[in-house]
Amino acid sequence: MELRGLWKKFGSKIAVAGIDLTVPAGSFYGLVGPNGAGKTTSLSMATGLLRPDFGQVMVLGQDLWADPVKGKSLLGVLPDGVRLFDRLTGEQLVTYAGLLHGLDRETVAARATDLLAALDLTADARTLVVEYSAGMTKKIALACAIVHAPRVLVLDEPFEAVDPVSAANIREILTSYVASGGTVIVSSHVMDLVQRMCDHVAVIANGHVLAAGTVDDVRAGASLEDRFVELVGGRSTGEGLAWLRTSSR
Ligand SMILES: Nc1ncnc2c1ncn2[C@@H]1O[C@H](COP(=O)(O)OP(=O)(O)OP(=O)(O)O)[C@@H](O)[C@H]1O
Repeated sequence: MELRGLWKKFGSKIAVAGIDLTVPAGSFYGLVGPNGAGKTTSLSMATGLLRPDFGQVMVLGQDLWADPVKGKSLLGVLPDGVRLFDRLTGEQLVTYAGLLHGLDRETVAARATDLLAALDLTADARTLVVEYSAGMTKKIALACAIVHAPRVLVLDEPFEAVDPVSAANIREILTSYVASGGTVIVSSHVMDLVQRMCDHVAVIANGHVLAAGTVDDVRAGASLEDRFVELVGGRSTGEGLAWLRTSSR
């Protein structure tokens, strides 16, 4: 996937200021940046959910915005702040996503069973999604994103609210997907996870790419977390919050 000169303005706020990124096929690509950096806006433009003001998105050689239906068929997307048809059960929702992508009923049923088991949701397969916890909702949305076995997966904070065992299962699913030739782009705030899981990373802040490349090149001998803080800055000591210190009462 290639993002070329992507721009997005909301009113007078420039959310994404000309981002260029090349995500090699078969890579596990992490996108990191402080709150408000422009990660979700960039990923929304990269997946056909938000039209860029300027710029181009190429998915496996296809211009996504020139032919969104074709481009989107190559993608699996876990958007931020997922809005789901939550009056369906988990099983129905995954089935619906699979049918929408043109899979036949038999294939969808088999894959839904596999996904629910892999994500530890079998016991809640017949529970309405509206009754799911935040982590369960994240997992069922992930199942919907991968049920059609897309060539490229774009996941906005897939580990947020997910318990450690499920997170390890998801990591394993994604790692073997990449090993079999799939491409994953994932945004996360957990530097340690990105360092261990991804082979490439881009650090973005204020709508700009500050550094991008292989994880080893970007972290340059330091931990990704230290490198992130060095690139992005903004550490505060909390010294200003004198009123919060109980000892000063
Ligand atoms: N719909 C919108 N209307 C107005 N401003 C927006 C909108 N969406 C995003 N922004 C602004 O664009 C900037 C980038 O937001 P974005 O959600 O892309 O950041 P992010 O890197 O995903 O942040 P976080 O890590 O907190 O999820 C922020 O300043 C945000 O306030």
